[in-house]
Amino acid sequence: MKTFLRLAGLTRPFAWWMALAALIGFATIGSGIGLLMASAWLITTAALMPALSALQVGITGVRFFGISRGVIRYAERLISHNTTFRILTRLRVWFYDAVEPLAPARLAAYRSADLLKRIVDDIQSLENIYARVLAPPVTAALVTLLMWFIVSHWSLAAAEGVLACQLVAGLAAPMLSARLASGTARNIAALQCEQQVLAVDMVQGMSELRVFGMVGDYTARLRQAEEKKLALQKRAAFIEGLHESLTGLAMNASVIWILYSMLPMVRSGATSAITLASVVFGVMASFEAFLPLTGSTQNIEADVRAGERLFEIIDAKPEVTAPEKPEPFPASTGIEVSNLTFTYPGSNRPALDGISFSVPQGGRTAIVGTSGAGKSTITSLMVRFWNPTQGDISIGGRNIDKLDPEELRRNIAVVSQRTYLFGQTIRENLLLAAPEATDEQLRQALSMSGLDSLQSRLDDWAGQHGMNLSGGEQQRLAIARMILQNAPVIVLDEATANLDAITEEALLDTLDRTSQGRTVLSITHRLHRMERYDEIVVLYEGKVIERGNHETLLGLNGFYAGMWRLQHEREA
Ligand SMILES: Nc1ncnc2c1ncn2[C@@H]1O[C@H](COP(=O)(O)OP(=O)(O)OP(=O)(O)O)[C@@H](O)[C@H]1O
Repeated sequence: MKTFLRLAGLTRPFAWWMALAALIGFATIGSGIGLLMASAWLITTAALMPALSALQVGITGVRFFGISRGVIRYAERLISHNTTFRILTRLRVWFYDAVEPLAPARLAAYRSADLLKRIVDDIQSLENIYARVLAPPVTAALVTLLMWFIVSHWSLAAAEGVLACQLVAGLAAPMLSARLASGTARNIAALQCEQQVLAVDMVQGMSELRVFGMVGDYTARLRQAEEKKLALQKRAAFIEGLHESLTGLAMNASVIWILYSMLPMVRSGATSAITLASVVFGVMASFEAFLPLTGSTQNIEADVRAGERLFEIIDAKPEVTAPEKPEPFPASTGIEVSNLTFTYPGSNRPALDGISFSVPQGGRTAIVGTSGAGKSTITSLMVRFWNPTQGDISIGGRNIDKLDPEELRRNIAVVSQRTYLFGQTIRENLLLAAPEATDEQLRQALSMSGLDSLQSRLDDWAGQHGMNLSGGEQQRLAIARMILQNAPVIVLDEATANLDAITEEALLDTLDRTSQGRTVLSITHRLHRMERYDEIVVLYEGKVIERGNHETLLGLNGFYAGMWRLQHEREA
C-alpha cells in the first residue's frame, strides 16, 4: 500500500489532467448509455407505428449520441494518452536523476540486464498506473452514480437491484480476481527479469558458452523460465476471463431484476414498455465501465512490484555527494595521499590499509604490486567513485571531497586496462573526452597514440563494446581519449597492459611526451622502464611495503627487486 501511495504521489502534478481524462472517460460511457437508451426508445416507439414526427426526438437522440460517442472517445484517447506520456516522461526523468549519483558504487550489486529492465520495462509498466489502475475505478464509480439517478427516477427497487449488481461487478469481482491472481504478476515480473539476465549473458558470452559446450544448458534454462512464465500467463488469462464472466453475469442479473421489478409497473400502466426497454438497454451499456477493472486489479500488483524495484534503487544513499559549496579545482596539482584505508562493502579485509604517498606537481609516481594488491582501488578513490573509509586524498593541498566530483573527474584523465567503448562510431567514442574537438584534433590524437590506420575511419562503427577493434587498438583509443581530454592529472592504470612490446615502447614514448608537465600516477604490475619514475610505491595486500626510486629499490634487494628479477629473467 505504501509503495502504491508513493507511486500515485508521483502522478500528483498531473492530477488535473487525470481528472479531465477520467471525466471524459465517463462522458464516453455516458454517451454509450445515451445511445442505447435512445435506440431502445426509437425501436420500441417505431414498433407502435406512430407518425414520423413522433420519432424525431429518438432520431435526434441517436444521431447526437452516435456522433458524440465517437468524438468524445477520440478526445478521451487523446487526453489519456497525453496524460500517460506526461507521467511516463516524468517517471523516466525522475529515475535517471536519482540513479546517476549512485553510479558506479551503489549499482555494482545489480546485474546490467536487471538494471536495464528496471530502467526500461519497470518504468514502462508504470504507464499503466493512470490508464489502467487509477482511471477505471473513478469512471466505474461515476457511472454507478449516473445509473442510480436514471433508474431510481422510475423505480427505487430496480435501482437498488442494479446498484447491488454493479457492486458485485465493481467491488466483489475485482476483489475476488485480485485474490486469485495474488502473486501472479509479481512472479511473471521475476521470470521476465531472469529471462532478460540469461538472454544478455547468453548473447554477450556466446563465444565462451560455445567453447565450453554450455549453449544447450543456457537454452534449457531460458526455455524453463519461458514455460513457467507461460503457465502463469495462462493463469492470469483464466482469472481475467473469470472476472469478465462475472461482470457479464452481474449485468444479466441486473437486467432480470429490472424486468422483475418493473414489469408489474408496466402492467399496471405506472410506466411504459418503452421506458422499460430504454432502462434495460441503458443498464446493459453501463456495464462497459466495469470491464477495465479486471486490468486494474492485475496491473496494480505489477505496478507495485515495478515500483518496489525502482524505489529499491532510488532509496539507496549515493556513496559520493557533491559538497554544497564546492571549492574550485586547484591550479597546482601535486597529489598527497595520507593514511588511506578502504574496505569494499561486504568485504572483511581492507583493499587499502593506511597507505601514504605523494606525487609532486608535474612529477611521476608509480604504484606497483601483485594482482589484487589494491592498485586499481586507488584510481577509484582518486576519481571519487568511492569515499575512503579512513584517510584522505588531496590535490594541490585541497582535499578532493571539497571539490565538485564532476570537475574533479574532468581534471583527471584515467586510462585503465578495461576501456569501455560505446557501440557508436570511432568519432563519437573519441568526442566523449572532448565534445568540441575538430576532426583534425581527433586525427592528431589517433596518430599520437599509434592509430594512424584509424584516421580515415572516424565514421566506422567501433562495434558492440568495441568488438570491431583489437584489444590493443581499444587500449590505444583510450590513450587517444586521454590526449584529447588534456587534463592536468593523468592516472594510467595498466594503460599498456594489452600491447605488444614494440607498440608498448612507442606508446610509452608518446605518453612521456604528452604527459610532460602533468602530474602522473602510473599503476602497473609490469616493471618496464621504471627509471622514468621519481618514486615507486610498492603495494602488497593493501599496504605500502617499499618505496623509493628504481635504483634505491633494486639496492634494497627486497620485494620489488625480486619482482623485477623475476620479470626480466623471464623476458630474457
Ligand atoms: N567492487 C569490489 N567489491 C569488492 N571487492 C573488490 C571490488 N573491487 C576489488 N575488490 C577487491 O579488492 C582488492 C584489491 O583490488 P584491486 O582491483 O584494487 O587490485 P589490483 O591491485 O588493481 O589488482 P589487478 O592488478 O589484478 O588489477 C582485491 O582483493 C579485490 O578482490
